[in-house]
Amino acid sequence: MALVVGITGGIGSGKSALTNYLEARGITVVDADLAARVVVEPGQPALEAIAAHFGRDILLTDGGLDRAALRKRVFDDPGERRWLERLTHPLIGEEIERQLAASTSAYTVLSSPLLLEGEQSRWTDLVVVVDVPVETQVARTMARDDNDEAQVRRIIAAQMERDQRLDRADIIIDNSGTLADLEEQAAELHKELLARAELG
Ligand SMILES: CC(C)(COP(=O)(O)OP(=O)(O)OC[C@H]1O[C@@H](n2cnc3c(N)ncnc32)[C@H](O)[C@@H]1O)[C@@H](O)C(=O)NCCC(=O)NCCS
Ligand SMILES: Nc1ncnc2c1ncn2[C@@H]1O[C@H](COP(=O)(O)OP(=O)(O)OP(=O)(O)O)[C@@H](O)[C@H]1O
Repeated sequence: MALVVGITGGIGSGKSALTNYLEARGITVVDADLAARVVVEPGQPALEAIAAHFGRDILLTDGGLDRAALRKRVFDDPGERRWLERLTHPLIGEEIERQLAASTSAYTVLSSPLLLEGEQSRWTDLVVVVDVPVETQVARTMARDDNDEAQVRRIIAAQMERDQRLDRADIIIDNSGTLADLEEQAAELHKELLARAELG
């Protein structure tokens, strides 16, 4: 397969803001969070397993997953989070592999908050980390989502520490500035990745 670039960063670091830029330039972006939604769609065995484990209250009236309710359950209880991960991560991995194999763009991006926590980096040739201070992660996530501060901090606590993640980076994108600053770095990154893809 052609060059696969992993993009990671904690919750609210700006992965989607970066990958939107690359996607708009024709690059296929495989998004682990979106793959995670596919595997629990109504009709999927994983959704049945979740309802059997957490109780049918975890479903909305239309039969879909109540994501806000499950978010609360799993980030309040690491044991329940691990149970959910053991169920879904292998399925998410299969979905990611399927999407990577279908890509025909000059290079392909795998964007995942958990790229370095598990085994997802085995699919990538290099790792780009989108980095912001934890306080910025908290502020931007709260502004975007219906999450209180304690919940956001619990999610951050379930992820790799900032320094550890930075240690694993081949390229670091500093997203502590404005969206215009990010766009400038995205343009540079795109140029660099096209050049690397060409070198094969
Ligand atoms: C708990 C769920 C239902 C909450 O859904 P919700 O729509 O509120 O959030 P969404 O899926 O968009 O995730 C938002 C962010 O939470 C963080 N996050 C999600 N799952 C995890 C996890 N297992 N560990 C650490 N952080 C996580 C990520 O930064 C992610 O970008 C959902 O996150 C889930 O199914 N998680 C388990 C699958 C998983 O690990 N996904 C991460 C990508 S592999
Ligand atoms: N440089 C920036 N300045 C101001 N706001 C920003 C900047 N970068 C991103 N944002 C905003 O911060 C929020 C989080 O960014 P984004 O959704 O791209 O993060 P993410 O890493 O994809 O998060 P998640 O892991 O939760 O999917 C979004 O509302 C986004 O528009």
